[in-house]
Amino acid sequence: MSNPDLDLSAVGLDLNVDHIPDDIDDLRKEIDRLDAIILAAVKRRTAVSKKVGRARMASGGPRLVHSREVKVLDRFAELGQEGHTLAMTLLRLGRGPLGR
Ligand SMILES: O=C(O)C(=O)C[C@]1(C(=O)O)C=C[C@@H](O)C=C1
Repeated sequence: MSNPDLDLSAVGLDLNVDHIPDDIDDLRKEIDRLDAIILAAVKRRTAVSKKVGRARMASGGPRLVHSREVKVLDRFAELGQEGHTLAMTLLRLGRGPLGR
């Protein structure tokens, strides 16, 4: 399920790719563009997640919050087992070295 409050129309993430020509170079260019967006988003998510963790621990809270992690896993559930693996990877990146 996607987030209805999030307007991604300017970013070009339409699921319909019919308008992209069946040209391998064009298609690979779009993959390269998407990978750059995904990498930037993952890096920013990691930075924010680490910051939340630091703020929570500084106020005496736990290092991990199970209920929040379940929400993240649920968000990616539509992608099946690979979605679970992806969500776990995101959570691990946010936990940093202490979580390994
Ligand atoms: O939401 C939080 O409280 C976070 O610390 C962020 C986050 C996450 O990366 O989504 C990271 C660790 C917690 O166990 C739960 C979730």
